[in-house]
Amino acid sequence: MSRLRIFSDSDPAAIRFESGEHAAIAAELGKVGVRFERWQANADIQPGAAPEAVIAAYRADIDRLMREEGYQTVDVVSLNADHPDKAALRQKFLNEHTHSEDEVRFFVAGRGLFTLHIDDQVYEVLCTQGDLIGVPDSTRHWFDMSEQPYFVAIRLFSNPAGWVANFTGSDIAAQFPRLEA
Ligand SMILES: CSCCC(=O)/C(O)=C/O
Ligand SMILES: [Fe+2]
Ligand code: NI
Repeated sequence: MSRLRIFSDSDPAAIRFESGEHAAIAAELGKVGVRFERWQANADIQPGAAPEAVIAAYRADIDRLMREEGYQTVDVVSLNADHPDKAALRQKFLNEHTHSEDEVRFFVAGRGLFTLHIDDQVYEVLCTQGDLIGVPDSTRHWFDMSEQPYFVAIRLFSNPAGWVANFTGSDIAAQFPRLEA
């Protein structure tokens, strides 16, 4: 089940809002310009599937977003707990960073925890199969896949160079919950 929890950035112990209901999550995230949609994830795709097959299964939705929002390129991140570089890959996304473009991710399978730092609030978004999240450019955030990752995500980029992160140097991510295995 997807879930949103909202904290103050100075008090990780106090949950100000919590919901597992998709409409409520989308409404709350919409207030701060974050897109949260449910797509049909009908294709039976598991980590390790060929990226071309993943993209082909969601071609119509991908084309719609590219047309509407001007995204230029698409790739697929696919990981399970057998991946030999899982610890390094987890670490890559764990510290607070921004991108100069929107972060648009669709979870074809599995789950991952996006945490967004917007003004003085922290939005922890557990994304699960069928969720599309669209985070505006320059939003501070981090991502946890847990010690035992299991997900397939389609990523859309406006920058043809793909994933480029600007790390803020803050240690805030270490103060907030990680994704349990
Ligand atoms: C769920 S896709 C992998 C994470 C990612 O692309 C990113 O930018 C995290 O901040
Ligand atoms: Fe990101
Ligand atoms: Ni990022």
